[in-house]
Amino acid sequence: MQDHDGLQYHVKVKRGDVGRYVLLPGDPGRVEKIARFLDEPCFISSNREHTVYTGKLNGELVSVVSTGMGCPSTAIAVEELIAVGADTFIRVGTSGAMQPGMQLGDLAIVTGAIRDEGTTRQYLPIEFPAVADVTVVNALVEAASRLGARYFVGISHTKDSFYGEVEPDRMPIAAELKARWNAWVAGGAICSEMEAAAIFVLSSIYRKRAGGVMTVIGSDTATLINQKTSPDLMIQVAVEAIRILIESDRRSN
Ligand SMILES: O=P(O)(O)O[C@H]1O[C@H](CO)[C@@H](O)[C@H]1O
Ligand SMILES: O=c1cc[nH]c(=O)[nH]1
Repeated sequence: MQDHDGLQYHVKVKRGDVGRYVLLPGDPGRVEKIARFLDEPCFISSNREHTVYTGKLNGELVSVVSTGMGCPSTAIAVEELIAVGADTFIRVGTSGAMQPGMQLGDLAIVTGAIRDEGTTRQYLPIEFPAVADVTVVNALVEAASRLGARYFVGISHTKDSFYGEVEPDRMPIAAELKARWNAWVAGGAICSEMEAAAIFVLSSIYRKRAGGVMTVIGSDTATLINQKTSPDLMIQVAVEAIRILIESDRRSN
């Protein structure tokens, strides 16, 4: 949906402002930091939770766009980015650890997401899985291996309530929240965050590609407050994965 200036209504971009490859952090404050990893980064727009920079990798336009926290604003960003030509998305964010053996700073490369949120139910019935694109997942795994990162590959838990995850005992439905969390862990989920399901479901509907890499920073209040992880390795892995995809897309065109 365009405004009177021909810009997308929320993200404030038009065709040509963004590349087909887009990195999607939640936090607007992380956009400029990620853009510094691109060649010739330029500020494009900032409106509400959406900040946009565009630069280049291997000569190809690549953008960084913040989604804000949660699936509602993420779905808006993905809709509007697709409307102006984006077709490949990598979420770069923070997440809570869900499996034993995970250490703070480890990377979670996600293959799919549990749809424990409301937004994607307004697109498709809950039986439809939120699944990442296999070429994007493979590029992230290859990038993480090249850069020597410690990483896990698996399913993310996408939820609406941050505090329902990190302080479940405060909630009137604490027993239900904890039982469901234990079920996700038993099923093998590796990390918990708030946006991947929307990115994956919308990418399926519109036949686009998406994946995600997230730094694990803890999943309880005390650990989160004290953690001192850096996002740099995650950003480098995401950038290297985009380079891998650009080269493979060029070979197949
Ligand atoms: O670090 P980002 O990308 O914002 O991701 C995580 O951090 C926020 C919660 O603190 C949520 O958006 C969650 O998904
Ligand atoms: O535990 C965490 C950490 C970051 N983001 C989340 O949503 N949960």
